[in-house]
Amino acid sequence: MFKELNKSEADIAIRLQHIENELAEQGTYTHTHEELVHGAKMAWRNSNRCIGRLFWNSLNVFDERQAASEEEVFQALERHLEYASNGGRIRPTITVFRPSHPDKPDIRLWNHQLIRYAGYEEEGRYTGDPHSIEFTQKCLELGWEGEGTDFDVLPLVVQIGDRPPEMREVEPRLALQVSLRHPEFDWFGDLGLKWYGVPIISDMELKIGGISYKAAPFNGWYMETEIGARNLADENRYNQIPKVASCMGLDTSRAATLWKDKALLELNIAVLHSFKEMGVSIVDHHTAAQQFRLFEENEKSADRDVTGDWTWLIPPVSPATTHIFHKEFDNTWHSTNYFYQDKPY
Ligand code: HEM
Ligand SMILES: N/C(=N/c1cccc(CO[C@@H]2CCNC2)c1)c1cccs1
Repeated sequence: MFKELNKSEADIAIRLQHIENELAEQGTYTHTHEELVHGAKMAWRNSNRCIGRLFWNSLNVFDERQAASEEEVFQALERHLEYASNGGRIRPTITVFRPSHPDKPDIRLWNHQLIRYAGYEEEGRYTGDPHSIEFTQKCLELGWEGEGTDFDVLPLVVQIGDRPPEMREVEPRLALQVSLRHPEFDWFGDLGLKWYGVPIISDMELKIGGISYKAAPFNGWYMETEIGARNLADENRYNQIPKVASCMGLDTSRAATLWKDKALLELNIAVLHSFKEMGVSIVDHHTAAQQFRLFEENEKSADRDVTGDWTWLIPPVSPATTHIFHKEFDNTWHSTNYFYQDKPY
Protein backbone atom coordinates (compact mmCIF):
# COMPACT_ATOMS: atom_id res chain seq x y z
CA MET A 1 0.00 0.00 0.00
CA PHE A 2 2.74 2.42 0.95
CA LYS A 3 4.32 1.99 -2.48
CA GLU A 4 1.08 3.22 -4.05
CA LEU A 5 1.17 6.27 -1.80
CA ASN A 6 4.58 6.90 -3.35
CA LYS A 7 6.37 7.02 -0.01
CA SER A 8 10.15 7.00 0.02
CA GLU A 9 11.93 3.81 0.98
CA ALA A 10 13.08 5.56 4.17
CA ASP A 11 9.57 6.66 5.12
CA ILE A 12 8.26 3.15 4.48
CA ALA A 13 10.94 1.62 6.68
CA ILE A 14 10.18 4.08 9.51
CA ARG A 15 6.41 3.47 9.25
CA LEU A 16 6.83 -0.31 9.20
CA GLN A 17 9.10 -0.16 12.27
CA HIS A 18 6.49 1.96 14.08
CA ILE A 19 3.76 -0.55 13.20
CA GLU A 20 5.95 -3.42 14.38
CA ASN A 21 6.46 -1.72 17.75
CA GLU A 22 2.72 -1.00 18.14
CA LEU A 23 1.90 -4.62 17.22
CA ALA A 24 4.42 -5.92 19.77
CA GLU A 25 2.99 -3.72 22.52
CA GLN A 26 -0.75 -3.79 21.75
CA GLY A 27 -1.32 -6.81 19.49
CA THR A 28 -2.80 -4.47 16.88
CA TYR A 29 -1.94 -1.18 15.16
CA THR A 30 -3.70 1.99 14.11
CA HIS A 31 -3.96 3.21 10.51
CA THR A 32 -3.16 6.81 9.70
CA HIS A 33 -6.06 8.65 8.08
CA GLU A 34 -4.27 8.40 4.71
CA GLU A 35 -3.79 4.64 5.09
CA LEU A 36 -7.48 4.21 5.96
CA VAL A 37 -8.64 6.21 2.94
CA HIS A 38 -6.34 4.46 0.48
CA GLY A 39 -7.00 1.05 2.07
CA ALA A 40 -10.77 1.42 1.61
CA LYS A 41 -10.18 2.34 -2.07
CA MET A 42 -7.81 -0.60 -2.58
CA ALA A 43 -10.37 -2.94 -1.03
CA TRP A 44 -12.92 -1.78 -3.62
CA ARG A 45 -10.33 -2.17 -6.39
CA ASN A 46 -9.74 -5.74 -5.14
CA SER A 47 -13.46 -6.67 -5.05
CA ASN A 48 -13.48 -9.44 -7.65
CA ARG A 49 -17.27 -9.54 -7.96
CA CYS A 50 -17.70 -5.82 -8.61
CA ILE A 51 -18.32 -4.56 -12.15
CA GLY A 52 -18.26 -0.92 -10.96
CA ARG A 53 -14.58 -0.68 -10.05
CA LEU A 54 -13.59 1.94 -12.65
CA PHE A 55 -14.27 4.65 -10.04
CA TRP A 56 -12.35 2.99 -7.19
CA ASN A 57 -10.03 5.97 -6.64
CA SER A 58 -12.90 8.45 -6.23
CA LEU A 59 -14.48 6.75 -3.23
CA ASN A 60 -15.54 9.25 -0.53
CA VAL A 61 -14.28 8.07 2.85
CA PHE A 62 -15.72 9.20 6.21
CA ASP A 63 -13.41 8.33 9.12
CA GLU A 64 -15.77 7.66 12.05
CA ARG A 65 -13.31 5.72 14.20
CA GLN A 66 -14.00 8.08 17.11
CA ALA A 67 -17.70 7.18 17.28
CA ALA A 68 -18.14 5.35 20.61
CA SER A 69 -21.87 5.43 21.38
CA GLU A 70 -24.97 4.18 19.56
CA GLU A 71 -26.08 7.81 19.22
CA GLU A 72 -22.86 8.81 17.48
CA VAL A 73 -23.17 5.81 15.16
CA PHE A 74 -26.77 6.72 14.21
CA GLN A 75 -25.66 10.32 13.53
CA ALA A 76 -22.89 9.06 11.23
CA LEU A 77 -25.30 6.72 9.40
CA GLU A 78 -27.78 9.56 8.83
CA ARG A 79 -24.97 11.76 7.54
CA HIS A 80 -23.91 8.91 5.20
CA LEU A 81 -27.47 8.59 3.83
CA GLU A 82 -27.70 12.33 3.19
CA TYR A 83 -24.23 12.76 1.69
CA ALA A 84 -24.33 9.64 -0.49
CA SER A 85 -27.86 10.29 -1.81
CA ASN A 86 -27.05 13.90 -2.67
CA GLY A 87 -30.57 14.47 -4.03
CA GLY A 88 -30.11 11.67 -6.58
CA ARG A 89 -26.61 12.49 -7.83
CA ILE A 90 -25.26 9.54 -5.85
CA ARG A 91 -21.72 9.80 -4.43
CA PRO A 92 -19.91 6.47 -3.81
CA THR A 93 -19.15 6.70 -0.08
CA ILE A 94 -17.94 4.58 2.83
CA THR A 95 -18.19 5.36 6.54
CA VAL A 96 -15.57 3.49 8.57
CA PHE A 97 -16.23 2.87 12.27
CA ARG A 98 -13.52 1.75 14.70
CA PRO A 99 -11.87 -1.62 14.03
CA SER A 100 -11.86 -4.62 16.34
CA HIS A 101 -9.59 -3.88 19.32
CA PRO A 102 -8.59 -5.98 22.37
CA ASP A 103 -9.80 -3.34 24.86
CA LYS A 104 -12.89 -2.00 23.05
CA PRO A 105 -16.21 -3.70 22.18
CA ASP A 106 -17.01 -4.26 18.50
CA ILE A 107 -19.47 -1.94 16.76
CA ARG A 108 -21.84 -3.97 14.55
CA LEU A 109 -24.68 -3.00 12.19
CA TRP A 110 -27.46 -5.60 11.98
CA ASN A 111 -28.85 -4.31 8.65
CA HIS A 112 -27.76 -5.97 5.37
CA GLN A 113 -28.22 -2.59 3.68
CA LEU A 114 -28.99 0.75 5.39
CA ILE A 115 -32.16 1.07 3.28
CA ARG A 116 -34.07 -2.12 2.58
CA TYR A 117 -37.72 -3.30 2.61
CA ALA A 118 -39.21 -5.49 5.31
CA GLY A 119 -40.40 -9.03 4.61
CA TYR A 120 -43.32 -10.86 6.28
CA GLU A 121 -44.58 -14.42 5.94
CA GLU A 122 -48.03 -15.56 7.21
CA GLU A 123 -49.28 -19.12 6.49
CA GLY A 124 -47.25 -19.35 3.32
CA ARG A 125 -48.30 -15.89 2.10
CA TYR A 126 -45.45 -13.39 1.59
CA THR A 127 -45.47 -9.60 1.87
CA GLY A 128 -42.49 -7.37 1.03
CA ASP A 129 -38.97 -8.74 0.45
CA PRO A 130 -38.63 -12.42 1.44
CA HIS A 131 -34.86 -11.83 1.87
CA SER A 132 -35.66 -9.56 4.84
CA ILE A 133 -37.93 -11.94 6.79
CA GLU A 134 -35.36 -12.91 9.42
CA PHE A 135 -34.08 -9.37 10.07
CA THR A 136 -37.67 -8.03 10.06
CA GLN A 137 -38.53 -10.55 12.78
CA LYS A 138 -35.59 -9.28 14.86
CA CYS A 139 -36.82 -5.69 14.45
CA LEU A 140 -40.36 -6.69 15.49
CA GLU A 141 -38.88 -8.38 18.60
CA LEU A 142 -37.06 -5.12 19.35
CA GLY A 143 -40.42 -3.32 19.31
CA TRP A 144 -40.53 -2.11 15.70
CA GLU A 145 -43.99 -2.00 14.09
CA GLY A 146 -44.11 -2.31 10.30
CA GLU A 147 -47.12 -1.12 8.33
CA GLY A 148 -47.27 -4.50 6.58
CA THR A 149 -46.94 -3.10 3.04
CA ASP A 150 -44.64 -4.50 0.34
CA PHE A 151 -42.31 -1.52 0.77
CA ASP A 152 -41.84 -0.83 4.52
CA VAL A 153 -38.37 0.71 5.03
CA LEU A 154 -36.66 -1.19 7.87
CA PRO A 155 -35.15 0.64 10.88
CA LEU A 156 -31.41 0.93 11.55
CA VAL A 157 -30.11 -1.47 14.22
CA VAL A 158 -26.75 -0.80 15.93
CA GLN A 159 -25.06 -2.98 18.56
CA ILE A 160 -21.93 -2.18 20.56
CA GLY A 161 -20.28 -5.20 22.18
CA ASP A 162 -22.90 -7.33 23.88
CA ARG A 163 -25.03 -4.39 24.99
CA PRO A 164 -28.68 -4.61 23.87
CA PRO A 165 -28.96 -3.47 20.21
CA GLU A 166 -30.49 0.00 19.62
CA MET A 167 -32.97 0.67 16.80
CA ARG A 168 -33.93 3.87 14.97
CA GLU A 169 -36.38 4.59 12.15
CA VAL A 170 -34.94 6.14 8.99
CA GLU A 171 -36.40 9.59 8.34
CA PRO A 172 -38.34 9.36 5.03
CA ARG A 173 -36.36 12.33 3.61
CA LEU A 174 -33.19 10.22 3.97
CA ALA A 175 -34.63 7.17 2.17
CA LEU A 176 -34.67 8.20 -1.49
CA GLN A 177 -37.17 6.04 -3.42
CA VAL A 178 -38.16 5.76 -7.09
CA SER A 179 -41.70 4.81 -8.25
CA LEU A 180 -41.54 2.68 -11.38
CA ARG A 181 -43.18 3.72 -14.64
CA HIS A 182 -42.63 2.52 -18.23
CA PRO A 183 -41.85 4.82 -21.20
CA GLU A 184 -44.54 3.17 -23.38
CA PHE A 185 -46.88 1.11 -21.17
CA ASP A 186 -49.18 3.54 -19.32
CA TRP A 187 -50.55 0.70 -17.17
CA PHE A 188 -47.11 -0.02 -15.67
CA GLY A 189 -47.46 2.65 -12.94
CA ASP A 190 -50.63 0.90 -11.73
CA LEU A 191 -48.52 -2.09 -10.61
CA GLY A 192 -47.50 0.13 -7.68
CA LEU A 193 -43.85 -0.89 -7.92
CA LYS A 194 -40.95 1.16 -6.53
CA TRP A 195 -37.42 0.63 -5.25
CA TYR A 196 -34.98 2.58 -3.06
CA GLY A 197 -32.38 4.64 -4.85
CA VAL A 198 -29.15 3.97 -2.95
CA PRO A 199 -27.74 0.49 -2.19
CA ILE A 200 -25.65 0.75 0.98
CA ILE A 201 -24.10 -2.56 2.05
CA SER A 202 -23.70 -2.50 5.83
CA ASP A 203 -22.93 -6.11 6.81
CA MET A 204 -19.55 -6.73 5.15
CA GLU A 205 -16.17 -6.54 6.88
CA LEU A 206 -13.47 -4.23 5.51
CA LYS A 207 -9.99 -5.68 6.00
CA ILE A 208 -6.96 -3.44 5.47
CA GLY A 209 -3.46 -4.74 6.16
CA GLY A 210 -4.80 -7.32 8.60
CA ILE A 211 -6.98 -4.84 10.53
CA SER A 212 -10.67 -5.79 10.65
CA TYR A 213 -13.36 -3.11 10.32
CA LYS A 214 -16.62 -4.94 11.03
CA ALA A 215 -18.81 -1.84 10.56
CA ALA A 216 -17.97 0.02 7.35
CA PRO A 217 -21.14 0.68 5.28
CA PHE A 218 -20.44 1.51 1.65
CA ASN A 219 -22.59 2.55 -1.31
CA GLY A 220 -22.36 3.04 -5.01
CA TRP A 221 -25.29 3.33 -7.40
CA TYR A 222 -27.35 0.46 -8.80
CA MET A 223 -26.90 -1.39 -12.05
CA GLU A 224 -30.51 -1.71 -13.29
CA THR A 225 -30.43 -5.51 -13.58
CA GLU A 226 -30.03 -5.80 -9.80
CA ILE A 227 -33.51 -4.35 -9.39
CA GLY A 228 -35.18 -5.38 -12.66
CA ALA A 229 -33.70 -8.83 -13.17
CA ARG A 230 -33.24 -10.01 -9.59
CA ASN A 231 -34.91 -8.04 -6.73
CA LEU A 232 -38.27 -7.57 -8.51
CA ALA A 233 -37.96 -10.64 -10.78
CA ASP A 234 -36.77 -13.65 -8.75
CA GLU A 235 -39.60 -15.99 -7.76
CA ASN A 236 -38.32 -15.92 -4.15
CA ARG A 237 -38.18 -12.11 -4.17
CA TYR A 238 -40.97 -9.87 -5.60
CA ASN A 239 -41.77 -12.32 -8.47
CA GLN A 240 -43.20 -9.67 -10.84
CA ILE A 241 -42.50 -11.33 -14.22
CA PRO A 242 -45.84 -13.20 -14.58
CA LYS A 243 -47.82 -10.05 -13.72
CA VAL A 244 -45.88 -7.86 -16.18
CA ALA A 245 -46.28 -10.54 -18.88
CA SER A 246 -50.04 -10.79 -18.46
CA CYS A 247 -50.41 -6.97 -18.47
CA MET A 248 -48.43 -7.01 -21.73
CA GLY A 249 -50.96 -9.54 -23.10
CA LEU A 250 -48.23 -12.09 -23.83
CA ASP A 251 -48.95 -15.77 -24.52
CA THR A 252 -47.67 -17.31 -21.27
CA SER A 253 -48.96 -20.82 -22.09
CA ARG A 254 -45.64 -22.00 -23.56
CA ALA A 255 -42.04 -21.25 -22.49
CA ALA A 256 -41.07 -21.14 -26.16
CA THR A 257 -42.93 -17.84 -26.67
CA LEU A 258 -40.07 -16.38 -24.51
CA TRP A 259 -42.70 -14.41 -22.60
CA LYS A 260 -40.47 -14.37 -19.50
CA ASP A 261 -37.63 -12.78 -21.45
CA LYS A 262 -39.89 -10.12 -22.99
CA ALA A 263 -41.40 -9.20 -19.60
CA LEU A 264 -37.97 -9.18 -17.98
CA LEU A 265 -36.62 -6.71 -20.53
CA GLU A 266 -39.57 -4.34 -20.10
CA LEU A 267 -39.12 -4.46 -16.31
CA ASN A 268 -35.48 -3.43 -16.71
CA ILE A 269 -36.43 -0.71 -19.22
CA ALA A 270 -38.92 0.63 -16.66
CA VAL A 271 -36.23 0.73 -13.94
CA LEU A 272 -33.77 2.66 -16.12
CA HIS A 273 -36.51 5.03 -17.37
CA SER A 274 -37.82 5.78 -13.85
CA PHE A 275 -34.42 6.38 -12.24
CA LYS A 276 -33.39 8.63 -15.12
CA GLU A 277 -36.66 10.55 -14.98
CA MET A 278 -36.25 11.07 -11.20
CA GLY A 279 -32.59 12.12 -11.60
CA VAL A 280 -31.31 9.23 -9.50
CA SER A 281 -27.96 7.76 -10.62
CA ILE A 282 -28.10 4.29 -12.18
CA VAL A 283 -26.10 2.46 -14.83
CA ASP A 284 -27.31 -0.01 -17.49
CA HIS A 285 -25.47 -3.30 -17.80
CA HIS A 286 -23.95 -2.44 -21.20
CA THR A 287 -22.48 0.86 -20.03
CA ALA A 288 -21.29 -0.82 -16.82
CA ALA A 289 -19.47 -3.47 -18.85
CA GLN A 290 -17.82 -0.80 -21.02
CA GLN A 291 -16.72 1.05 -17.85
CA PHE A 292 -15.31 -2.22 -16.51
CA ARG A 293 -13.32 -2.66 -19.73
CA LEU A 294 -11.85 0.82 -19.11
CA PHE A 295 -11.00 -0.26 -15.56
CA GLU A 296 -9.12 -3.26 -16.96
CA GLU A 297 -7.17 -1.00 -19.31
CA ASN A 298 -6.34 1.48 -16.53
CA GLU A 299 -5.10 -1.34 -14.30
CA LYS A 300 -2.96 -2.68 -17.10
CA SER A 301 -1.27 0.67 -17.61
CA ALA A 302 -0.79 0.95 -13.84
CA ASP A 303 1.03 -2.37 -14.13
CA ARG A 304 -1.45 -4.14 -11.81
CA ASP A 305 -3.15 -7.46 -12.50
CA VAL A 306 -6.94 -7.37 -12.61
CA THR A 307 -8.63 -10.09 -10.55
CA GLY A 308 -12.32 -10.91 -10.98
CA ASP A 309 -15.09 -13.43 -10.39
CA TRP A 310 -16.56 -14.11 -13.85
CA THR A 311 -19.69 -15.72 -12.40
CA TRP A 312 -20.65 -12.41 -10.72
CA LEU A 313 -19.17 -9.97 -13.22
CA ILE A 314 -21.43 -11.10 -16.09
CA PRO A 315 -24.83 -9.37 -15.85
CA PRO A 316 -27.97 -11.54 -15.50
CA VAL A 317 -29.53 -9.99 -18.65
CA SER A 318 -27.94 -10.61 -22.08
CA PRO A 319 -24.56 -11.55 -20.54
CA ALA A 320 -23.07 -12.64 -23.88
CA THR A 321 -23.58 -9.15 -25.33
CA THR A 322 -20.78 -7.94 -23.00
CA HIS A 323 -17.03 -8.53 -23.46
CA ILE A 324 -16.87 -9.96 -19.95
CA PHE A 325 -18.70 -13.13 -20.99
CA HIS A 326 -16.07 -13.91 -23.63
CA LYS A 327 -12.98 -13.84 -21.44
CA GLU A 328 -11.63 -15.41 -18.26
CA PHE A 329 -10.67 -13.75 -15.01
CA ASP A 330 -8.15 -14.64 -12.30
CA ASN A 331 -10.23 -15.00 -9.13
CA THR A 332 -7.27 -14.58 -6.76
CA TRP A 333 -8.34 -12.74 -3.59
CA HIS A 334 -6.11 -9.95 -2.33
CA SER A 335 -6.31 -9.67 1.46
CA THR A 336 -7.23 -5.96 1.58
CA ASN A 337 -10.84 -6.41 0.54
CA TYR A 338 -14.50 -6.60 1.62
CA PHE A 339 -15.52 -9.92 3.15
CA TYR A 340 -18.65 -11.66 4.37
CA GLN A 341 -18.75 -12.01 8.14
CA ASP A 342 -20.90 -13.85 10.67
CA LYS A 343 -24.24 -12.17 11.41
CA PRO A 344 -24.16 -10.33 14.78
CA TYR A 345 -27.61 -11.84 15.64
C1 HEM B 1 -20.32 3.05 -8.17
C2 HEM B 1 -21.19 2.18 -8.62
C3 HEM B 1 -21.12 0.69 -8.39
C4 HEM B 1 -21.76 -0.22 -9.17
C5 HEM B 1 -22.66 0.08 -10.38
C6 HEM B 1 -21.48 -1.53 -8.63
C7 HEM B 1 -22.02 -2.70 -9.14
C8 HEM B 1 -21.95 -3.92 -8.50
C9 HEM B 1 -22.76 -5.07 -8.82
C10 HEM B 1 -23.83 -5.12 -9.90
C11 HEM B 1 -22.40 -6.06 -7.98
C12 HEM B 1 -23.00 -7.48 -7.93
C13 HEM B 1 -24.08 -7.42 -6.83
C14 HEM B 1 -25.02 -8.62 -6.86
O1 HEM B 1 -25.05 -9.30 -7.93
O2 HEM B 1 -25.72 -8.83 -5.86
C15 HEM B 1 -21.34 -5.56 -7.14
C16 HEM B 1 -20.72 -6.30 -6.17
C17 HEM B 1 -19.83 -5.75 -5.24
N1 HEM B 1 -19.42 -4.44 -5.17
FE1 HEM B 1 -19.80 -2.98 -6.51
N2 HEM B 1 -20.63 -1.42 -7.56
C18 HEM B 1 -20.40 -0.07 -7.36
C19 HEM B 1 -19.66 0.49 -6.33
C20 HEM B 1 -19.06 -0.25 -5.30
C21 HEM B 1 -18.40 0.35 -4.15
C22 HEM B 1 -18.31 1.86 -3.87
C23 HEM B 1 -17.93 -0.68 -3.39
C24 HEM B 1 -17.16 -0.65 -2.09
C25 HEM B 1 -16.45 0.42 -1.68
C26 HEM B 1 -18.30 -1.91 -4.06
C27 HEM B 1 -18.00 -3.18 -3.59
C28 HEM B 1 -18.59 -4.34 -4.08
C29 HEM B 1 -18.45 -5.64 -3.43
C30 HEM B 1 -17.61 -5.96 -2.19
C31 HEM B 1 -19.22 -6.54 -4.17
C32 HEM B 1 -19.42 -8.06 -3.91
C33 HEM B 1 -20.55 -8.24 -2.91
C34 HEM B 1 -20.77 -9.71 -2.50
O3 HEM B 1 -19.79 -10.51 -2.65
O4 HEM B 1 -21.90 -10.05 -2.06
N3 HEM B 1 -18.98 -1.63 -5.22
N4 HEM B 1 -21.08 -4.25 -7.47
N1 LIG C 1 -24.78 -1.62 -6.78
C1 LIG C 1 -24.42 -2.32 -5.70
N2 LIG C 1 -24.73 -3.60 -5.64
C2 LIG C 1 -24.32 -4.50 -4.69
C3 LIG C 1 -22.99 -4.55 -4.26
C4 LIG C 1 -22.62 -5.48 -3.28
C5 LIG C 1 -23.57 -6.37 -2.76
C6 LIG C 1 -24.87 -6.30 -3.21
C7 LIG C 1 -25.91 -7.20 -2.64
O1 LIG C 1 -25.36 -8.50 -2.49
C8 LIG C 1 -26.32 -9.38 -1.96
C9 LIG C 1 -25.65 -10.57 -1.37
C10 LIG C 1 -25.38 -11.47 -2.55
N3 LIG C 1 -26.24 -10.97 -3.62
C11 LIG C 1 -27.13 -9.93 -3.08
C12 LIG C 1 -25.26 -5.39 -4.15
C13 LIG C 1 -23.71 -1.69 -4.59
C14 LIG C 1 -23.97 -1.72 -3.24
C15 LIG C 1 -23.03 -0.98 -2.48
C16 LIG C 1 -22.05 -0.40 -3.26
S1 LIG C 1 -22.35 -0.73 -4.88
